[in-house]
Amino acid sequence: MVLCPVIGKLQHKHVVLASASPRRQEILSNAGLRFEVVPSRFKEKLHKASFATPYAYAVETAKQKALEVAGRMHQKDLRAPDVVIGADTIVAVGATILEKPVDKQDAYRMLSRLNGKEHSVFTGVAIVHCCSKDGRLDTEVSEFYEETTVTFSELSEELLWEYINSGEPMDKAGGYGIQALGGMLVENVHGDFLNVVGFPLNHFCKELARLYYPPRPEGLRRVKHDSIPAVDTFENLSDTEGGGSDPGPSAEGGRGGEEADGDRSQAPGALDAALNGAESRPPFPTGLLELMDGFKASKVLFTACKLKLFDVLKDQGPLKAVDVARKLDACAGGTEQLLDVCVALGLLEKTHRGYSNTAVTTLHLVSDAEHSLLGLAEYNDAHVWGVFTRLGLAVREGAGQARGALGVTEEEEHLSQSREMTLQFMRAMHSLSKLTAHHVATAFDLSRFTSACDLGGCTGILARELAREYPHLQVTVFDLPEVIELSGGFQRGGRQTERIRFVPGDFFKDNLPEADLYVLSRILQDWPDDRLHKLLSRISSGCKPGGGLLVAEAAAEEEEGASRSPRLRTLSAGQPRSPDEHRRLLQRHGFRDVRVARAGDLLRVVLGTRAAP
Ligand SMILES: Cc1cn([C@H]2C[C@H](O)[C@@H](COP(=O)(O)OP(=O)(O)OP(=O)(O)O)O2)c(=O)[nH]c1=O
Repeated sequence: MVLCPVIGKLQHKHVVLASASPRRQEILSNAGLRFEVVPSRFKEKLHKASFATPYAYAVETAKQKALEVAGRMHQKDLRAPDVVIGADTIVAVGATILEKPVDKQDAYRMLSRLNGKEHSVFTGVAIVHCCSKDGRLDTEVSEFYEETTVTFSELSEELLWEYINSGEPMDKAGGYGIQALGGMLVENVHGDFLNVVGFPLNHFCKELARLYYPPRPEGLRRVKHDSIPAVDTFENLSDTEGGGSDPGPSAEGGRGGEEADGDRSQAPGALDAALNGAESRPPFPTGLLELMDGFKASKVLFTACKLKLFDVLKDQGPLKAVDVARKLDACAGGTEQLLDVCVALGLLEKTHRGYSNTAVTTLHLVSDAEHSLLGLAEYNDAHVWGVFTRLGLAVREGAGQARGALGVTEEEEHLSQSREMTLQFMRAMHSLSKLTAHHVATAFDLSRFTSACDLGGCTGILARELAREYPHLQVTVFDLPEVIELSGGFQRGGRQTERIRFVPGDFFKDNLPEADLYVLSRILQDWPDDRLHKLLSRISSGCKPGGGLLVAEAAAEEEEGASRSPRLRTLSAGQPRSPDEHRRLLQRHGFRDVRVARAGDLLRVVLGTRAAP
């Protein structure tokens, strides 16, 4: 399934599920995996006492089930499938392992042991990569286990027998099926519900991510920028689960690692080559493929934002997919798919109770969150998305033509004058400024200034931060009349402080308000050179000697710690300037003692002092 990149890693492989369990088949096919079912003939007869822990037993049984199928298929066709998946679920009460009951009495014995108590359900999983070489079968085993704790209510004899007589316990570990009638026996579940049903899907996906996401070459680092959010989920998964560096099957870093075998010394990549039987084959282009899918991830994010999915989950989550669909007034199937992709992208969490927001989502994608980036998402979806569809044209016509190609079209120019578009733009700037304003305001000590004017100050976020940091500073927000008119809607509880005033005007035409310090935050880069020099010379003539000019711009990517987003912005705006270029620019307009500092991940701040003319 294209929408689920980790499962998609198995898309073009011949995958075999070595299990007769209908539950496992259902879980995996629901996750979009395509596979053949070949039930294992391995008899579950390993000597339990020889295992240090119950889960070690489950892992070994899972491995033997998968290896039996791989061996049998290879023997039959002299060809093995690419991947064989084996699993074994057991119930453990302390050190005692309960498998499937052999008869009703056995089921009664098991259920009585579980009655009114907590127990663990372990599923061991083995992912066996196979390769036929010179008629010989080579295998690499990756294995792990998942534990879920389940508590039974106090149940009467009568109820237990009624349950046993239903026939349900017989093909299930511990003698119950939590997903059906057995659910009535259960008071509490802690951990992955699907693990109890027979397959820990979440851990399986993490294991796949660990196996299939090697570090990408330097030149293909993930791109992070404002308009196409990075798909961090799978990087995170691989990072956290195993350092993200080893596509091989070592279980180190994951639970059950101590049970893993196989040659751990095998170098990353060597495994792939061996498995593919082609040492000369190039490394798998994971980074490239992720880039190709990047736009899909962005669109998923934008769509979820537009549907207000994160607001619904914030107020009412965790929710099941059907309930989310009802609240969004959307189709249940489509909603579930969207929810699952959001889980894969790290935007949501999924447990047996349903879907809920992650910490980052709660902080940044909920409408009323202090640091909500919803406005930015909305603007990127409604405007920047369309702009980037004209990238080819922009490249052909050259950067100078960017206003027509990667900039605004006539239709958009017209639209941009609309109130809705202005509001959309303001919401985006408001979102972003909330992230950056504090860094800009504190990059230098500005306490020597008594008045500041934020040119193009939009909704006044930076002004508010300046006023907060410098108790004696009077701040003017200067922006186009249509922006100032709408800015009131962004002020929570009035205009925050009496030291801030909003003045309408055009900084290319109107007199600039008087101030000791002029501020240009994320303004210069949007203008072609002639306009930029015009603006700077207007500021320079308005600025008294000793006054200051503070410029905040996107930091160039080459700088240590800088975000990569400015590099992408160059396609729709100018090239980010280096610190030296900034210095020269301010000096050219009569500012001296130009100092440069970093302001957070995104911006660089430059402060110059107006020299006497
Ligand atoms: C505890 C519990 C187990 N089970 C099932 C999952 C497994 O199918 C079964 C445990 O037996 P397993 O031996 O793990 O699996 P299986 O015999 O069904 O299939 P195969 O050996 O071919 O892989 O118990 C439930 O369906 N619900 C439950 O609540």
